Amino acid sequence: MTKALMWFRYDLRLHDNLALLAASDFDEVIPVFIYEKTNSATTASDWWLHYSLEALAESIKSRGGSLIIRQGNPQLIIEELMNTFQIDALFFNRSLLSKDVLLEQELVEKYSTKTTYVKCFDDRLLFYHHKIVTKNQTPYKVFSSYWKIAKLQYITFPQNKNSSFSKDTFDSLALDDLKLIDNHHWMKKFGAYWTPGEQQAIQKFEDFIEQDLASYNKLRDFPGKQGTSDMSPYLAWGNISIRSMWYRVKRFIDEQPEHADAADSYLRQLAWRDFAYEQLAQFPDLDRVPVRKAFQHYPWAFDEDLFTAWKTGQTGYPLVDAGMRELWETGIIHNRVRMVVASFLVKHLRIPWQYGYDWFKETLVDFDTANNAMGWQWVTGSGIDAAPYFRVFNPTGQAQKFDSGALYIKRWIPELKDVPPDVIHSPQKYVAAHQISYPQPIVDHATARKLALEGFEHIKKH
Ligand SMILES: Cc1cc2nc3c(=O)[nH]c(=O)nc-3n(C[C@H](O)[C@H](O)[C@H](O)COP(=O)(O)OP(=O)(O)OC[C@H]3O[C@@H](n4cnc5c(N)ncnc54)[C@H](O)[C@@H]3O)c2cc1C
Repeated sequence: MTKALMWFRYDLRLHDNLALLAASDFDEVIPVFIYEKTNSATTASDWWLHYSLEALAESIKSRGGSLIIRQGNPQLIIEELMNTFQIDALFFNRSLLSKDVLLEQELVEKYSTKTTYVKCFDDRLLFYHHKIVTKNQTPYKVFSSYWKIAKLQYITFPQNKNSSFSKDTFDSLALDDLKLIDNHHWMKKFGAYWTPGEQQAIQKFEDFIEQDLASYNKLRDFPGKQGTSDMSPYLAWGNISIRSMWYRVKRFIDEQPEHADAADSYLRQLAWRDFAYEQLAQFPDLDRVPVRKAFQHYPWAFDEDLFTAWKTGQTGYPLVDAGMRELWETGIIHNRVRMVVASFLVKHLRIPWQYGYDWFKETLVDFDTANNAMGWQWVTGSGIDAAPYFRVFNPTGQAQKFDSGALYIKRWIPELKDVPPDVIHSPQKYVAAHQISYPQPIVDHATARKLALEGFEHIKKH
């Protein structure tokens, strides 16, 4: 009887999971999830993790097994499990996070012996990590050039196999012991908007393909419309296989070639995620340190009150406030609005982007180290393939362009619901005259823009 230990990480699903497929060649698969954090406050992403684990444990149970849940140092816990249950092989998918590289190498070295076998896989992305490089073997710095090559790569076709989960009972924590959710906490509202887990991910993606993919390229920038897939939190914890998404979109193109442009633009967006992980591999402190070092000298001007106004959606700029309130209520912000709120924080308020990164890390259900870090560095202008530093999004102009009917603004700022369309994007005079309880702008756009640009002039000297 051969036994394999399957270590679940950011791949909380049974379908098309490369490590699990390999483990399934063994007579018995023992599944384990190890929660590493021991003392920090719970985040929106933890909420997602809780329900993803619940769903995964249920799926494993329905196949006769039981998911072992542990908390602490993965190396020690794996060692204990390998020894206690006399396991023959260890399988896991790479996390691709800088902090895990050494641990993964050490596990491979330790368990590649005469009696045990270990294998880890690149399962998290579409393209093999580090394989898409320039002619000089250096990583691409510009996404469009990266995508030109990336889209020609072969992507492993999704595969499924039934695993024989071990029927033994193991010592395990109860899911609630991890304290990933807090009943009195703001995250309690998320259940009204989301159902995490593998089955929901597959169904939601299928609905998107059938209902919205054909108009993706036309609607994806309009936050008041249902134009995007909302798959990001499912991808963050691997509730769905990225390869199965890719091949489902390809099938859609075969079946409905008239919508190939829309579908291609969706595949291109998926590849941004790969590009973010390539950047993280190249710059392991992407989440803390600007890639363009000159940005370390930017004259930031942190102000606690302005930061609080931004976090709570009280800046007096309706599109910014709608975005920040959507985040607090649902754990997500539409991509177009993410760019606008992020730009507002770093350029209008001159608050360092790392504060924004940390706030998103705490409040986003789709928090993803690489995507979040790349997003903030892109907006700031400090990243590799970043928005030019002199592009200061005008939050009023962005609202007029992308939420002209103010559907999104009115959804998240109920106090503005009766403001007439001709003034809703600059409502300051109207709200003052009608005594509507909505703040006046906390900074003047023209002045803030001028100060932001002066700050960028300053860093040019470095
Ligand atoms: C400041 C900032 C912070 C961000 N933080 C995160 C984060 O923590 N987690 C996260 O998943 N995304 C992040 N993004 C990227 C993007 O906003 C989200 O991926 C997108 O809004 C998710 O919605 P969706 O699934 O409906 O996207 P869709 O438009 O349906 O796209 C499908 C998938 O493609 C990927 N994708 C799309 N756009 C991007 C992008 N610009 N960068 C990387 N991947 C992309 C995502 O996996 C997404 O789920 C951030 C963007 C910015 C500007």
